[in-house]
Amino acid sequence: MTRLLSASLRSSQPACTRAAPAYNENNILDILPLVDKILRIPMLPVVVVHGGAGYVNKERCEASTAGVREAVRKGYDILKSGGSALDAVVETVAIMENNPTFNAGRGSVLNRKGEVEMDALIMDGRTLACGAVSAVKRLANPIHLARLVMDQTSHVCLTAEGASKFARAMGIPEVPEESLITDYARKCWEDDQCVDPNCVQSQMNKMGTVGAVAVDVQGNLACATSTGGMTNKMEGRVGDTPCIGCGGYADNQIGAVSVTGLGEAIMKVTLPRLILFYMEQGKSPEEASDMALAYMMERVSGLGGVVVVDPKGTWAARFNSKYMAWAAAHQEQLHYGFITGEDITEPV
Ligand SMILES: NC(=O)C[C@H](N)C(=O)O
Repeated sequence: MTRLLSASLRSSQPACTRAAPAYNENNILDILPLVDKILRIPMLPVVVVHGGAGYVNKERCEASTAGVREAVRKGYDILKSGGSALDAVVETVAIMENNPTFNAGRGSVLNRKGEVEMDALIMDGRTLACGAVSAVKRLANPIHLARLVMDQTSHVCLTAEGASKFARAMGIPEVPEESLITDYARKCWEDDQCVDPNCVQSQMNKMGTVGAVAVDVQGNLACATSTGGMTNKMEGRVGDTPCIGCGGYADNQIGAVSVTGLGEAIMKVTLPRLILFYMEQGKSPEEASDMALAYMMERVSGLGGVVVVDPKGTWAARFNSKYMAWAAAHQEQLHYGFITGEDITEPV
């Protein structure tokens, strides 16, 4: 990031120098908005996505990495053509919900009864409007329902049967339960004997929550997160994802965050809000994420991962789990990674 910023500062200098008339205080004031424009515009828009923190085998690693890259490209296209951060995060998350590799929408993990119950959240950093759904069944895209809760009701979260009734009223079709269940999710459910929620085998069965954060060209921020939760969760269990400040948070004045990992640990430390608190204290998205993840590990032994962006477009994708598929698009570059420290770059 720093390298890119200084590159953009360097490349913008000749244009400034050419445009600048002889030095005097008034002229400097005249060109300040121009300098501001030149320095800031290249940083926006930005979109960063994750495909869940945890542990998966090699084939799923490749599929997850391909999935986050496909999703982030779509989000970047929306933003580049002037679309809002809200539209970008909803569509990137919907793409990952439709991808059976991830634990969201089709591909969701199964609860103790062998059923799919999904949670989703969206938040608008401009107005702090938010919408969420929890324990919803038979929906292809819970994130679309979360958006409708935000846009069409005076509430923040609808759950279970009430959420389904609202979906029907909004004309969202139900899909057969079986269409959401993959062979992989069923096998993980059958195999899930592990008692320690942080052990590698347990992580392996529970990876794949999806999320996105974005800043659009207007400088508006948004976040979205969607999940099937944790394999073998109790019926009616609500995790971090649909809880504002736990599954994500967006505030134009500070930043936007979407998280993944052990929901019960994330909720105890309100991970996204903790990250934004550190950013308010002057930490960068990367520093704030690392501090908050370390705190979650120290206090409640929690593993997880986050994607974060600030209003200037500085972004981070950080995790303390073994793996997290993530991708970011900004300044026509696509970054992605899966293991700690990995940052592969290609043109968008
Ligand atoms: N894999 C995940 O991110 C699970 C999600 N945070 C939950 O606990 O429901």
